[in-house]
Amino acid sequence: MSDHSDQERRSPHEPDTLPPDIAQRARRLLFDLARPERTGYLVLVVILLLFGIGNAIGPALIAQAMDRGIPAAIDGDTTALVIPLAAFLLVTLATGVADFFGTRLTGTLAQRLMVSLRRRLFDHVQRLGIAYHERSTSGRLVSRQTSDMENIQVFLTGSLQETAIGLAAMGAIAVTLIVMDWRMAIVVFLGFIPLLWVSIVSNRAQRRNQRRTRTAIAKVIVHIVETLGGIRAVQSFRREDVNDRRIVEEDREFRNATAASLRNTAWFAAGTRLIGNLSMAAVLLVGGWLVIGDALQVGMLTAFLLYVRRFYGPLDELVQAFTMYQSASAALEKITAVIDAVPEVVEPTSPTPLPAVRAGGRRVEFDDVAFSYGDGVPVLPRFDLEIPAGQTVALVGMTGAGKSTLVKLLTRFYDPTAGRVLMDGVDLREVADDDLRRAVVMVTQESYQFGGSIADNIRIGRPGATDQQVRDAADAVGLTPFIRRMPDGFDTDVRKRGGRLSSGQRQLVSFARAFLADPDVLVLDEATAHLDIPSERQVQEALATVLEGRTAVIIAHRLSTVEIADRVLVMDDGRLVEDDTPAALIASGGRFAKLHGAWEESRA
Ligand SMILES: Nc1ncnc2c1ncn2[C@@H]1O[C@H](COP(=O)(O)OP(=O)(O)OP(=O)(O)O)[C@@H](O)[C@H]1O
Repeated sequence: MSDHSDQERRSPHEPDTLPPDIAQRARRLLFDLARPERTGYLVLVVILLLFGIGNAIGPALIAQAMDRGIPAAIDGDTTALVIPLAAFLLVTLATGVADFFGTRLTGTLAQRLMVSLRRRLFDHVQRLGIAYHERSTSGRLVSRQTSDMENIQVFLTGSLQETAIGLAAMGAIAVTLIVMDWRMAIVVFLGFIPLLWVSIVSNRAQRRNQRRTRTAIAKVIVHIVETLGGIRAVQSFRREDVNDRRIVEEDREFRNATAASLRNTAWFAAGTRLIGNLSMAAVLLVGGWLVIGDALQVGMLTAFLLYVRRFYGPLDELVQAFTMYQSASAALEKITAVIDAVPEVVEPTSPTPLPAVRAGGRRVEFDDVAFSYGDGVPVLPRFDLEIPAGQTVALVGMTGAGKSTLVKLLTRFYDPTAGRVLMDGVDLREVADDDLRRAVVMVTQESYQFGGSIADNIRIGRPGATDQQVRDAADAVGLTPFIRRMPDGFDTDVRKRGGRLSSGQRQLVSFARAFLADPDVLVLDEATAHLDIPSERQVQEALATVLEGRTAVIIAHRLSTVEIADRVLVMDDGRLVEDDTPAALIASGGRFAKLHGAWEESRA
């Protein structure tokens, strides 16, 4: 457990550094994902064994046909020739069938493994705490789910079957060689020593190369995702050329890493082929010598030559598969690091139910709370705060004062470093996630719109809501007149990021969503965008409707919002420096009064 949180703390800050035991963790993950399909894997092993045996029997039958069948046939007895030949045909046919079913089954198992891995990763990424997402770039997570996934897919569906079949054939042939003639077997296996050496050296280098390649391509993807995500800023500040130069750099690193990997593959391929051919020559030399000395028959020598071919033959494919395997395992390691990360905010195992809500929302308390982000710098020094049920509190203060941090504790995106946040007396750490999400809803600044219709976007507030309830919510916040003017009314597609909606309309959709969700506590990070006067009035009216009958904390950027609050909290450098009704604070002539004065002036 502490192991896991270590991992989460480490990975976002040093995203390219993986823990030393990552290879074992990746293997454990793979076994875990494969477990439900164990019968399939067992059948596959049997098929592969049959395939291997088929491969091993073939040359032995040929030896028999040559050494016994042909001399017997010359003497007039063809049976000794026909039987091994018929058996050879049968074995070839059976091997073909095993090959077919093996390939199909490997493909199916690989696809299922991919689907479970993808699902596990996506599910996990969604559930990882806001803390993780705030530290990790989304590009990196996109790269885990695209290019890394693809690498695993390429290996599993393309090369795994070659590898399995190749290894099965090699294993069965090795056993047969020993049984048939141990002297010749030793000659064949001698080639194994340099082969093992080449494999180990190349494996180490390739592992490094592939990790480097995965990191390099992740950087390219991060850059692309960032550029597209901030395309408006990119174009406004003419960042195109800078971005071009950066991507050229990143591509160069990717190219160098790939080139190193290719060099290694070439070296490994040439080495293994050379060893295969030398083994063939050695078998011919020793075998020929034994044949001359009458210690071996020509048929057996032919069989041995065929075995060497069949033994070293799959190596070509294994070399290819080996590179893909290295690439896939580097990708799997990166994915494992994400899947192994444990959210810092954990759901309680035996949650405390919240008491029944009274009309007017819930009481919120910050009891001796202090908070710092992972870096340990205190953002909120110890403080106490009580918000009675039904109160609307406006949080104001300079940028960086800690307003968003305070509401992140209330929504339990983070847990306080010290003290407790309570809702109707229950520590938020004791509340089940579902109860908490039902009780507290946060409307964010960006008023994020998902793909789909306007109705879909409102319904996010309460997924089971009827069309009538969705329409009522839109009515309540004054959104209906806008929707009527849209081409398909409630069914209008909001397109990417609400491209068809103005910022004011997006806020109203968010309000409708919150209205439909009907939380006990509403947290609102008000958009800073300046709205024109009619829109501002509209948003203000909608806000008043949404706030009714619940507790609310609003990060207020607009004077009009502060005016409808029951209470204003002024924050400065993480501290609550003023706390009273708007009127009292204006009268006291403190910070808020100054801020208010400046607002008034800007409106004049
Ligand atoms: N995820 C984070 N990790 C580390 N530090 C953070 C993180 N988020 C905010 N901070 C720091 O915490 C302090 C308070 O930030 P916060 O976002 O709460 O301020 P704010 O009052 O909401 O500002 P604004 O009005 O500009 O949104 C700032 O110094 C900020 O740099």
